[in-house]
Amino acid sequence: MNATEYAIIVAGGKGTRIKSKLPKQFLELSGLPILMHTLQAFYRYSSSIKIILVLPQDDFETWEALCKKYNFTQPVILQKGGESRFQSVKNGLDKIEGGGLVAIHDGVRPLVSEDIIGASFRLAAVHQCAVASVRLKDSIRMTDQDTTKAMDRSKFRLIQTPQTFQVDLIKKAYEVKEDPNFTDDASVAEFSGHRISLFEGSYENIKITTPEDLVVAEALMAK
Ligand SMILES: Nc1ccn([C@@H]2O[C@H](COP(=O)(O)OP(=O)(O)OP(=O)(O)O)[C@@H](O)[C@H]2O)c(=O)n1
Ligand SMILES: C[C@](O)(CO)[C@H](O)COP(=O)(O)O
Repeated sequence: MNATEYAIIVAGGKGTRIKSKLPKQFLELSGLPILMHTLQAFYRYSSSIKIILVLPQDDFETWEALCKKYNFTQPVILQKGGESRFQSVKNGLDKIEGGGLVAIHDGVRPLVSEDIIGASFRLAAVHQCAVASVRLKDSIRMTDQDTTKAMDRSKFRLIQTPQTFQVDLIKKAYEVKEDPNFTDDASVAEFSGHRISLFEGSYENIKITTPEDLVVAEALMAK
């Protein structure tokens, strides 16, 4: 029997770097809020996936209003966000009762494909964990105040989401005390001693972080 598949879509952030009044997850891209594109990608992958949507509690009403406005009826389990991404993921994990696999994904990566989501679940079923990543296209240098040093870029990867794990493994890992070095879920799992398996993500799976990302995402969606 296949494992139950969950997705935690974290959209509990404030979007300070994009400098928009409306939280960036609600900004419209190609006629639909960013977050709805993201949720649709997961439902395109599987209509039976159980989705936990993490939002700031103050934004629940805004979300309900947007669902009405855009006639968005796909079911989600709502959960309140926390002060940090770590806390938001932890709250999302609290909503999972059984075992299975969980894909943790940024609500503001709306260009994730069904293929990437599918690969993350397939690989996590084998390796317990699967993290999307891409190779560097640019050269990379390490800086140390006055000096810089060329590095071998083939040794580095840029890390994306989804980051998919066995539920029990990632729940246990998130029992740790929060640390500023935990920038993603892989770093939390690694701290608990787990080996992190990477797979090929996509250059199109961008995170909407700063204003120019909106222009790029709009262009990619129009392709
Ligand atoms: N307290 C938080 C902070 C972040 N996130 C989510 O984590 C993802 C990646 O975070 P980031 O892009 O940094 O989003 P923000 O924190 O909203 O942006 P900024 O850092 O610019 O304020 C986003 O989908 C964001 O909503 C979250 O669920 N809860
Ligand atoms: C989880 C993440 O998207 C992987 O690239 C990233 O680490 C989030 O970082 P941010 O500082 O919250 O933008």
